[in-house]
Amino acid sequence: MNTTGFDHIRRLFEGPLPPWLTRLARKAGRGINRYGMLGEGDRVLLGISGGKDSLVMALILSLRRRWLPIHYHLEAVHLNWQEYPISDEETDRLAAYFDAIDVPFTQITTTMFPGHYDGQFNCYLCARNRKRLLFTYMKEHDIPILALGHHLDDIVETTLINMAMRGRLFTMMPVQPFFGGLFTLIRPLCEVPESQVRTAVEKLGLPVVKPDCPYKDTNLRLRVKPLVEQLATLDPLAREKIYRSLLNIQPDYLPISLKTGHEYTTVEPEGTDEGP
Ligand SMILES: Nc1ncnc2c1ncn2[C@@H]1O[C@H](COP(=O)(O)OP(=O)(O)OP(=O)(O)O)[C@@H](O)[C@H]1O
Repeated sequence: MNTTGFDHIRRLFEGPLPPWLTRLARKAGRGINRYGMLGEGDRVLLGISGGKDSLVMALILSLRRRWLPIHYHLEAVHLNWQEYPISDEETDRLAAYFDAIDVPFTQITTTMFPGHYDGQFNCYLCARNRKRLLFTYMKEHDIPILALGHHLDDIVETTLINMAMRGRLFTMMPVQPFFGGLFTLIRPLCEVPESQVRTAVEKLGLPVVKPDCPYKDTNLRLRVKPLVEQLATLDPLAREKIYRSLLNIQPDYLPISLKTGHEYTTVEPEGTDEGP
């Protein structure tokens, strides 16, 4: 493994943090604490795509162990899709990065399009397949918590898609139990705006190696992104406010919605992003 190139990352674990990174870590910490994501002795699997979000999530979760009074175990898994594999050099760089942030790293080469999907494929099925593979690893390694790199912008975009295209006030949850609580999915960057994630990647030169997704042009989240940017020109806190609106539901609506149980659509339209 080539262990050179990430000494500047290693040093983050010793000396003082630059102020922009402290701000990012604080924002992540606010979300982590608000939803009680992590506690003493927790064992957490980090889902690593090689993209910017999961690399930054891994850095922040590992860095926070420097000052938190609790201990938790982190390990990372990268599903390397046979159909769009990353190169050996890219794998080496990822492994070197994880070595620098002191998180064990495993790469699993596997298929993105399982045979039982019968040629059918979209973003929703991809996310489901990915979770199935990660849950299998977690079961084998006795790890109950899965951390994914979704950030504030992802949650806001998903909220708007579900409102505008499915008629549902519904989004990705910061903490989401699966199989009656056997596994818990957490999104530690749920309060971190994408702009801060980008800053971290650029300033630290993180080894982003995400293969080109064949569905990226049909990805609804990408198409909603400019709308969110436009809203942010009207109010710079638009993202935070859309996110907060989910915690601030008009109480009069709740009994009505519970009584009617009304839904406009119940099926996942083609190419939707993953639900909550
Ligand atoms: N190949 C993979 N192996 C393991 N985990 C993955 C993989 N692809 C995605 N994930 C996890 O699912 C999250 C959401 O994936 P998505 O494809 O929507 O990427 P994203 O939101 O652009 O994030 P990133 O920048 O980390 O790729 C990622 O942040 C990561 O935690």
